[in-house]
Amino acid sequence: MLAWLTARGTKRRRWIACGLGVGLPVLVLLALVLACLINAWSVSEPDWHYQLRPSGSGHLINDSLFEERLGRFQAALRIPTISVDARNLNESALEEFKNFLQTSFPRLHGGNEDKITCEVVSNYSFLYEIKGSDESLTPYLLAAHLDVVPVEEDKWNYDPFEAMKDGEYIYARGAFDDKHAVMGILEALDYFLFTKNESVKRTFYVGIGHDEEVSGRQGAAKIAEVLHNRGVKTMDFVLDEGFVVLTNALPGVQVPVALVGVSEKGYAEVSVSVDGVSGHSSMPPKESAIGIISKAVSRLEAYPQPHFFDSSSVEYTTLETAAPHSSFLYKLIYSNLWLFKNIVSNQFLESASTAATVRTTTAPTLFNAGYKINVVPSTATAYINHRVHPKQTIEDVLEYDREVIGDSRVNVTLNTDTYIRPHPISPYGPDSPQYKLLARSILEVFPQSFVAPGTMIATTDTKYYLNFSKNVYRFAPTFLDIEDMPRLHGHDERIRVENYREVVDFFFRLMVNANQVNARPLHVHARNEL
Ligand SMILES: CCCCCCCC/C=C\CCCCCCCC(=O)NCC(=O)O
Ligand SMILES: [Zn+2]
Ligand SMILES: [Zn+2]
Repeated sequence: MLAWLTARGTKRRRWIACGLGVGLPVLVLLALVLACLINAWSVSEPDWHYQLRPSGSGHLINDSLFEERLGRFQAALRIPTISVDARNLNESALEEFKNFLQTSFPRLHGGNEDKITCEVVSNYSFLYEIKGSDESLTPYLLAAHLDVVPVEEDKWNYDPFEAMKDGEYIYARGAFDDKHAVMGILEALDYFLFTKNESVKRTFYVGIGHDEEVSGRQGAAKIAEVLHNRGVKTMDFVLDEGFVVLTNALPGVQVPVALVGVSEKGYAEVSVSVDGVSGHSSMPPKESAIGIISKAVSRLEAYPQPHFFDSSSVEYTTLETAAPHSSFLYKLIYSNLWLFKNIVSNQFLESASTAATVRTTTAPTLFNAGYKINVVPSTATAYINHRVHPKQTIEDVLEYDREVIGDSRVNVTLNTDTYIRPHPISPYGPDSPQYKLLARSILEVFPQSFVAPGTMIATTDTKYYLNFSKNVYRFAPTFLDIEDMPRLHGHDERIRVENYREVVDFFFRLMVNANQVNARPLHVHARNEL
């Protein structure tokens, strides 16, 4: 054929050859564009997700006690349960918080042992057991933590422990992370057991840790031990803090996405240090220990760890799930990730929050060097906090660090005591009843959102509960606009007042739904019934 076309011949043959040379690639390109457009036009919310959407809306707890609940929440926020490090907790605040919970929810803390028991663990953490009537059903666990990170008080526009309500928001340390969950779960539990008088079939547990922000070793780790010693070996699912209902987080998506953490990045503390020469600051060496480590840290920031985004990444599914809820341009991109994955990956690297989902992050957080202005110190150490992407081993990460630093004088050392490997991926999608239960409860309270899986970028207490279940989820029913991200662990942390109502509703719905064993899901309707 080729010989026929290229052989010297008639003008017509040359035209055909030329036409095929140009025309074929154009045809292929047109077919490709058409295929992408068809994918984008035909993308729609999967039936299983659609069917979980409620047919009605409105708040689910319709009693007149919201103001009272809000007052209790504010009272909880006023107690400064700050964790600085594992040996520096605010014990008097923790004691106060313990008394506060016991007096705020008397029905949960005694006198109703036929329904609920509460054990105080390691002095300040709480483990509640709500006994179900059907012992054949696997229990589940709801987790939260009552400690908060410290504040830079002078940087706040509001007193971080006053819990000021400005009409729309409540401002306080812990409003978002994580006292809304502590109080929301207990409010829902009290309502579920004593106002609605629900008869509990499936046993469940509530574990509230008091030191999550500094490792969780006294709180959640001990709660897990108590459960284990009681003979609890398996949980149907575990739900702890994590991702949230996000707005403006995914490019091209205007609809809020309720992101459920189905896995969690690893956690590594790495020291970068040098042992050099000390001396008089009037005759400094060419390269001081401080200079060497500064250069090393600067290179680690300039050459970040590699990024990963392909069809085996959870984030790939996040975006495929987002496709039906996107603008047309992004429908085109998210429904054709096989073609656009590199563009998407590069776009993700542009913002700190999305970049954190596709790579191991490198955060220099502490720097120790020097002790006197006219002494050149012989040592300097910087501490790097890595959050390890599931596609990398810690060995890969350290090797990359050493290569980037490229200086044999610099020691890169992992703190093996605190290292936590990335968590396994919990099932998600239509084949997971536990994920669907969660999705259904989310959609009942946030019907305007869609539910998608993600890899949690920060750590949670779930690391201590992994042995209990393969269904471990990290989700808090709070709204967060991407612009508000710096408020987490930052200044002017806040939660919308109406959102707190949704928090209580969500935990109540979850308790109701998890109790409907083998029942048909509520409100299921076929697409064409609407
Ligand atoms: C493809 C997905 C894009 C997602 C963009 C990421 C948005 C991040 C949203 C919410 C994060 C909320 C984290 C709050 C939990 C913090 C837990 C914590 O502080 N743990 C301690 C620690 O990690 O040090
Ligand atoms: Zn937290
Ligand atoms: Zn936190």
